[in-house]
Amino acid sequence: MTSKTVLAAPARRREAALRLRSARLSYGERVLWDGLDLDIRPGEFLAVLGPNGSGKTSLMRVLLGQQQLSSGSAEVVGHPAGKANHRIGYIPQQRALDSQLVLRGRDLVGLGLDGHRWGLGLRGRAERRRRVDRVLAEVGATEYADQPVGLLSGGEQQRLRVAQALVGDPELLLCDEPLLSLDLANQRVVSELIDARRRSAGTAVLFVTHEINPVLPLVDRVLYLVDGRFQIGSPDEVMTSENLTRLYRTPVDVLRVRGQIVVVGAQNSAHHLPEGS
Ligand SMILES: Nc1ncnc2c1ncn2[C@@H]1O[C@H](COP(=O)(O)OP(=O)(O)OP(=O)(O)O)[C@@H](O)[C@H]1O
Repeated sequence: MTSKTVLAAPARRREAALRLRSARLSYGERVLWDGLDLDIRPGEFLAVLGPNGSGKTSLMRVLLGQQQLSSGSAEVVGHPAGKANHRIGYIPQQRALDSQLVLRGRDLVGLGLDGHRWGLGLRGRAERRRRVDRVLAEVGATEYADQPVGLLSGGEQQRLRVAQALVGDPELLLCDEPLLSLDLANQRVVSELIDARRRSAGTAVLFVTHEINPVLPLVDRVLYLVDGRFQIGSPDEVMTSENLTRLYRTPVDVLRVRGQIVVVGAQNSAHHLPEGS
């Protein structure tokens, strides 16, 4: 038997980027989710799917400490939710910025460093600039970084939002439908930027989306929320006719067509139809 020298892997963080235990969120009588146990490990890509109103954005608000759980616990990198927001990067939904907005691209990105300790003094300013320049290059936005953001295209603006979320070197990236209203080429650019960072830096990604196909090759696990019920697992485990029929409580067919997942019938879920229909 030959003996091989096994080189020690570089020290990696073992701590979960996010940990939910028995988490419940309800508004009055309405339970969005209950008994939710979830760990996201460093570098993992979790897609959060579900119809309108199923509690996807509320989950992000819980992690940011903007919404209290009804019961259970939520931690971000070992701290109670809300106490580690400087370790979270947040990419909001794609919305066109006001065309009158004179803020430059690099200033928008710099806002992502607010609350970080190197914000003050001459050395702090140099460090901020170095970090902003580095992330602008990473997302390919250097060229237009000094232009007013209001004049940039939707795809260019979204690259800057990604840069803003990444500039503080977050351990958890929260993405709220970041591909919405982007064309296919820009959807690809933005998802590849996110993927590159999680591979190079072990950033965990929680990605809320209505449409899994643009990110399907990147997804490790899916959290599928429907009307108070949920399931967690790999896309192959969760995205089946049987599972979605159970979650939606109405017949749903999941088809695989040319590597894409097509869900038929979910839009007619009990949640959206009047009683008895
Ligand atoms: N503070 C609140 N008080 C009462 N109800 C709320 C509150 N915040 C959200 N809701 C309700 O909870 C439900 C879930 O909202 P949430 O925004 O989390 O859903 P979502 O899955 O992100 O939906 P969408 O896909 O439409 O963005 C909605 O019906 C919403 O009206």
